[in-house]
Amino acid sequence: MDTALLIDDVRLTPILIADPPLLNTQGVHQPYTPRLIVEVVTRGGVTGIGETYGDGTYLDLAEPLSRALPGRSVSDLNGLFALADEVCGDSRAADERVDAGGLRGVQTADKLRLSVVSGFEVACLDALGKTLGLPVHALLGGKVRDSVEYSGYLFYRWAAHPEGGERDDWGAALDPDGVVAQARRFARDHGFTSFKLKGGVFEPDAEIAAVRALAEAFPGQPLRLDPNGAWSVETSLYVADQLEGVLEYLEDPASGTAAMAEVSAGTGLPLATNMCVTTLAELPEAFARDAVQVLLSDHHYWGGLHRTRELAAICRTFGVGLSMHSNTHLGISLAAMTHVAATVPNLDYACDSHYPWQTEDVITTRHTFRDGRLAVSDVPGLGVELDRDRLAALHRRWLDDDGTMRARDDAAAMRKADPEWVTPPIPRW
Ligand SMILES: O=C([O-])C(=O)C[C@H](O)[C@@H](O)C(=O)[O-]
Ligand SMILES: [Mg+2]
Repeated sequence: MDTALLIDDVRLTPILIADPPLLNTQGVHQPYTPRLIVEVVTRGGVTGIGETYGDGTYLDLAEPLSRALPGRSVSDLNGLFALADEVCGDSRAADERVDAGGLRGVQTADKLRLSVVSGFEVACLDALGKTLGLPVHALLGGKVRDSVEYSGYLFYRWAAHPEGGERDDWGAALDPDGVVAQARRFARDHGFTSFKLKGGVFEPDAEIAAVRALAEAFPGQPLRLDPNGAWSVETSLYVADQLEGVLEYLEDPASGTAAMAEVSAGTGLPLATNMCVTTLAELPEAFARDAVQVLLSDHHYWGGLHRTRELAAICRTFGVGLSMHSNTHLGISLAAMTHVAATVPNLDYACDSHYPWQTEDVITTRHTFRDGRLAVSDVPGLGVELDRDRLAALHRRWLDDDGTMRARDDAAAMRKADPEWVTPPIPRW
């Protein structure tokens, strides 16, 4: 055992990062959203960094894991999962219910724990790579491509938050013209050639019109629509019929595997999910019922980079397509996403990323998309460095918050504009 690889210290830093007023079926993004930055410090003096969700329910699990980790090796990633099973225990959000964000499907203690462990796994891989002088992709078996394609993630949005928050110059996007203008700016600034529209915000015909406007503005380019399960089976089939041949896939039109299977049986349009299948236990039923043709990986959901590769192998075996989901995240996670995506031969679609919406970061040099792609870093570890001043400033914001922003709640944020707003029942249309 190389003692240089032993973990001496683990630091957890919860932060609040600015988020624009992006709309989804639950409500609107808060002005600030929590993230957790994980640092593992080895006996050899190397610090590895990772990032995951920062809501209190995740912090509750991250804390015991951080206390149990010192003395273990950053190379003992299988042991990390066993340790998490042992020390994390049940969280207060362990019951089966839709989470506060409501966009992730059924929430379980297992899923929460995997999301927490993902941040630690990435930090360990970063430290291991830095110690060995190898990029993270090499620790995953090596890259099969030199750059990874991302799609432009379009949102209906307001020009500004009703209360507080940082201002930006995007303006509102609440109709097809606004959505197309947003896509043009994404294409100009980042070179994206494929686009996903977050739907479930307006009634389905309005969103069909927005997708058609995109198809006209970007002929032949891949498009996706994702209402986060807001539609009934009947509405989903109507939209699928309207957009067959226009979309490359329709993401979570209806909620739950049974409803998705019904939709799937009635359309030739591929269905994708990051809601009804986000854990291995949910795979058999979904595959047996042919409920989804594309699975969205997300290393935060599936428990890290190695588990993402395991998911990819299962998808390959069953002939199911693989794409990548994203939530609000910073540059550490984007680096991790890019490393794992570079190693997966069957990553068949451009990956989602919220990153272009994030104006704040905790790394010293922001990632730059060129022609809609990120170059895969070959420097040891993840290839990103922590900006400690920025980390301290964003942590200070978290400390100063009275608690309202520390757990993401899109419905509560919506009530700032519409006091009567309640989370819409599913199906909404
Ligand atoms: O289904 C998805 O792709 C997401 O839920 C991604 C994000 O969470 C997005 O919907 C959001 O943040 O509003
Ligand atoms: Mg989705």
